Amino acid sequence: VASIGSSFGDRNNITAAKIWLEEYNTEAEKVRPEAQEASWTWNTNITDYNNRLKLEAEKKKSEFDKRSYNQTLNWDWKNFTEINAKRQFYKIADIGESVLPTDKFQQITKAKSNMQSVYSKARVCNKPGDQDPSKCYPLNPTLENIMAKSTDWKELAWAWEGWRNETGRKMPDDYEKFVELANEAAGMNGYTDNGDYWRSWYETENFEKQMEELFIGLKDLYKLLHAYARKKLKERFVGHPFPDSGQIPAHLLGNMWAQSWGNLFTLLAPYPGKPLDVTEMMREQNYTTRKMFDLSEKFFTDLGLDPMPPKFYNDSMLDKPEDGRDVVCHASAWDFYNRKDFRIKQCTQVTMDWLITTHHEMGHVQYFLQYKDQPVVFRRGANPGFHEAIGDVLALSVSTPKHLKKINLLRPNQNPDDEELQLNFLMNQALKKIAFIPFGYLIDQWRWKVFKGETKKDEYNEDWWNLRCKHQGVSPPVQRFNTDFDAGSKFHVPNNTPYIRYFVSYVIQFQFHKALCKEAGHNGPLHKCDIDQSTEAGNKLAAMMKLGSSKEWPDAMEAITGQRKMNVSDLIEYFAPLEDWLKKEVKNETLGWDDQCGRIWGNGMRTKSIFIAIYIIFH
Ligand SMILES: CC(=O)N[C@@H](CC(=O)O)C(=O)NC[C@H](CC1(C(=O)N[C@@H](Cc2ccc(O)cc2)C(=O)O)CCCC1)C(=O)O
Ligand SMILES: [Zn+2]
Repeated sequence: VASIGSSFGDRNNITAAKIWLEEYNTEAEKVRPEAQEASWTWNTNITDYNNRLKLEAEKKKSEFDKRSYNQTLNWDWKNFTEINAKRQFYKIADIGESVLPTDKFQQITKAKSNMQSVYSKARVCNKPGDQDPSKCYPLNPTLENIMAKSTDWKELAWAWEGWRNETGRKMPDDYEKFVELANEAAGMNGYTDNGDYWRSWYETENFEKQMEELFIGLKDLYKLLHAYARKKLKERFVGHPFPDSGQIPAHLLGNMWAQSWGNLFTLLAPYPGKPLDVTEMMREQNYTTRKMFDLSEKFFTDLGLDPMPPKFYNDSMLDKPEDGRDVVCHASAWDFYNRKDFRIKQCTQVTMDWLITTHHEMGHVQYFLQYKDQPVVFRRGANPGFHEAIGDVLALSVSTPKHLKKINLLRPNQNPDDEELQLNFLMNQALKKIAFIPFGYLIDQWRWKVFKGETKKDEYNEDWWNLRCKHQGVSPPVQRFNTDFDAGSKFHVPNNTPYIRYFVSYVIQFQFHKALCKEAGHNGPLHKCDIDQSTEAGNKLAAMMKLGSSKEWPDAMEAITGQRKMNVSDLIEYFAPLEDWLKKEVKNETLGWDDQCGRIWGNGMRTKSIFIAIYIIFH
């Protein structure tokens, strides 16, 4: 292959270049599936043996990437006039961490594997009230269920602190090593640091500024929901200390990271007498995991989108294995880049949340299917936020009372057009979509500063809580120290998965929803729209997905919405009826909170050893 370039000698011979691109794709469709298969094997059976195979396959892929990069140097591709070929070369040359020399590449993959293994194997023991203190519990399903259902402050604090002790606290050294090597790779690829590299995928001038403007546009809505939740939680936990600086203790919001407050629905529903208890309905109807996937797949195919390939159900891992092996339970969707193998791995539970997650993962696979005939390097989202939005857009229709009625997941005596039920539905949506906004924003605000070198290892935790206290308005329920590393307790940090993509997705999914609802001929409030069975809407979505990352994302945005910018106006329109209701509910509340968490909470950033030293001296 290398000979093609040099034999023509002409660095601008586009015909020869295209032949080389074909060769690249053929080889990439062999190398990438092998790497994915090895990664899949480890993710579905975490053993040292499988880890070695995974590292070996990643090494082989990185060598292929290095070779390919070197061959791109045979061409003056930056001056090609054919945009498609030029864009393929640009992406082939962008090899990320593979640019590192083999020994450093092994080090960074080792550091990442260590952290992923710690996170996936973590268990928490000494549960309050347990006879046997050596009994230990995993995040999925036990700790997640406690965070979702418990109203016992102590039990919630045990799960919250225990999870952070068993994950983040064990990672700072590996994380520091990862940051150092990721930055070195980014530098070798011409970026200022790894955050600069990650942001480059959006191909957007002053991307950080744009994200900040979107976030500012949503702050008032978040403050209303925060004030309402704080008011009701103070009633539920009367007598327990809420910081006078206005934050909500982070373990009370129904989720290990306070990123989604949907589990507080029974506490926060405007009309508690009109529940949306889809989980109970699913259980009463003996829903299985497979039935959840069939339901989701039917929504896609009724829009005229593609069904799952036959192999999909055989090869996927849709339930947590019961043979005791360690797996990465965190849900994920896999493209094997051979146009044949597509899988989902998740530890499904029969709940409404998991029905939504199933649509989210199926959205990824639908995107894989729609762009599978693109050149390998174009088999990605228009930008990473697009990939995160597909499943959620469909879920916006599936979640409506109207659709739930259609699929018999609304109580028979409930009328989907009942305005009080509709307000309960909007609250339920707000507890997932509005509550998420600051969290989706702050994770990469923290990481970008770490990659810039503005946050050193001994400031990791202080800077994390500065952002959590300032942007999310939550505070730690127990004292935090620099020896803690709470960012590491969130999957995406040890797993090195960028996160701003979810913030982008939560904004653009409402733009897509608005546009597809119009296409589907919907009239009336946006939150009542269900695009189910609209092949017009399906065709628009498919046309956008088929582009993959072959065009810059404003072209893809235009293909659906007719305009080229991200904006929050459709999200705000969707929640308008609830915003009015919230304003009345919190009119006697102080909206917002101090930038810093109160003195009692989170300011004790001294290392634990000083405390222990003082204790020893005075006793
Ligand atoms: C091989 C590979 O890694 N593939 C990628 C896909 C790709 O890049 O092709 C992938 O599968 N990533 C996993 C990740 C899983 C989930 C997640 O992490 N979600 C965020 C935020 C959120 C939460 C609720 C929600 O409704 C939407 C987003 C969180 O849980 O914090 C967990 C359940 C939902 C999505 C995902 O699917 O995005
Ligand atoms: Zn996703």
